Amino acid sequence: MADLPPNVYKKQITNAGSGLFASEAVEPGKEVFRIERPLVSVLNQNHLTTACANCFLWVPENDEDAVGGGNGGEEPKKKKLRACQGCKIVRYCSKDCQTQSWTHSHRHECKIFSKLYPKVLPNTARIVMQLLLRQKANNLHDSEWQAFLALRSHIDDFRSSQNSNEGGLPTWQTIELMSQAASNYSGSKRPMQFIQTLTGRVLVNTLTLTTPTFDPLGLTLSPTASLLNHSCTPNTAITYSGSRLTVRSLCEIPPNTELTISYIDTTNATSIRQTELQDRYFFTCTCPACSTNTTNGKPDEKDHAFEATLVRAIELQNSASSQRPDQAAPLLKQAIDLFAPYSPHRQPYAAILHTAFLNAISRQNWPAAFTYSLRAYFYIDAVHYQPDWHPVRIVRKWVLLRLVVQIAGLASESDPSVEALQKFGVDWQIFAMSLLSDVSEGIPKSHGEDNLFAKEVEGFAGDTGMVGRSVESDVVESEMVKLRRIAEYSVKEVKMLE
Ligand SMILES: C[S@@+](CC[C@H](N)C(=O)[O-])C[C@H]1O[C@@H](n2cnc3c(N)ncnc32)[C@H](O)[C@@H]1O
Repeated sequence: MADLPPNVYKKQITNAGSGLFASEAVEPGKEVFRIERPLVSVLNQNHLTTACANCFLWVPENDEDAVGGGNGGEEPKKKKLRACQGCKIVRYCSKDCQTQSWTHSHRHECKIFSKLYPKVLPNTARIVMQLLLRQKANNLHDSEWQAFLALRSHIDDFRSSQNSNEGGLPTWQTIELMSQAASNYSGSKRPMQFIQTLTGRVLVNTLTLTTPTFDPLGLTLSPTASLLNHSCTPNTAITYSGSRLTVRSLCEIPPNTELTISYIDTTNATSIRQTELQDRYFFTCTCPACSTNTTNGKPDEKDHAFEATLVRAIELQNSASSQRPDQAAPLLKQAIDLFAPYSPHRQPYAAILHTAFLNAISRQNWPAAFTYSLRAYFYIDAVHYQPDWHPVRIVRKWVLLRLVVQIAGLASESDPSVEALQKFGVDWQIFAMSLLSDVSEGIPKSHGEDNLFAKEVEGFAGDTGMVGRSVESDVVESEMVKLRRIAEYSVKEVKMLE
């Protein structure tokens, strides 16, 4: 077995295979364990040119891609990535990263990537191929390999699955194609059946590799973290800092409690969550939320009028996705307006709002971006991301803070692009300081003080001169009244902001 961290143990659970349990009590917002370098991590194809293939420092190609704030620590624009001269596929931010990656895995793949250039294998095939090559070359700890082989592959479920690969669901054909590619390019003599079980295991057990601020970068596989089973009300969450994966508690965890994470977007209603878990992971979730048909503490409501609204909104969102940003904006706004009679925490409102926010950022329409972002801040995040230092909530406050700073700068120059917001009389400095204080106070629990994101926030506070400045709560409250007015700005009037 891979050596487990000292404060957790593995145990069999009826109908769920193995799981990880806390051997001692864990307080809220504490690190449960960390994996410095998971067994395999690969970048998505679109990030092979924008992130270091060793430390995963992200160097966004343009500012809109960096709304999540990048990596923390390093100023992304100052770093340059250099392509490996052998394969020209992977890139590195430093010589050290290149050397580490070479020793860890790249020496086995470089020639293969080079032969394929400029084509790149899908990331699942790249993971399986890397495992086969490293195993053959004795460059895998046997304990990690055995721990990986002990995980569920759901190979029979894949074989009999009715999934169609529309929407990116893995199918039996996916297993066959990925396994064939991994086998051919690695030159492995292992039987195809064995390689197919490896592929099934990779599909069921990989986690999304992200920046510290949750921008997806690729896939990661750690046989220890993969032991964490799912709950729609999880007691832990995973964050990354470079290649390091950390599992932190979201609440008080008594000793001998199973540790859980969420595999899916838990803001969706129970029926959607259940379908996704069944289709991707082949199990029926019986967590407290699923058993009571609730979504983050709110009962799932069923009504025909909402269903019709939902269908229309998805249609609008789909047609927006094939348009230029300026043409997509009114369609997205129309979709958002359809939900005016309903509680804002019900999906797909939050998802469409986020798409409209990204669209507004890409058009540099700061008033629209700010309005959408504020609505999420007041009416959505507090429902879906509890406690108030939940890592996703902290990152979203950070994104809002960066937007506020941008608006404050433009407002100080009386820039016409923010004129529509100025009439609300918000003191941008006060809102920025209040957000910064929430983010700075939340990070030790949400991400941990040694996460690169914590360093980025610290640097930002220093650069903007906001270090250690606090604001009286009644002053913040009076700003909140104005801000709520912007967030609640009547649907018709928002036209003006668009
Ligand atoms: C990442 S693995 C977790 C480790 C797994 N239990 C094992 O023993 O290999 C994911 C698989 O674990 C099982 N699983 C995870 N969460 C579950 C849950 N809440 N209820 C039932 N099965 C679950 C499913 O079979 C799922 O495909």
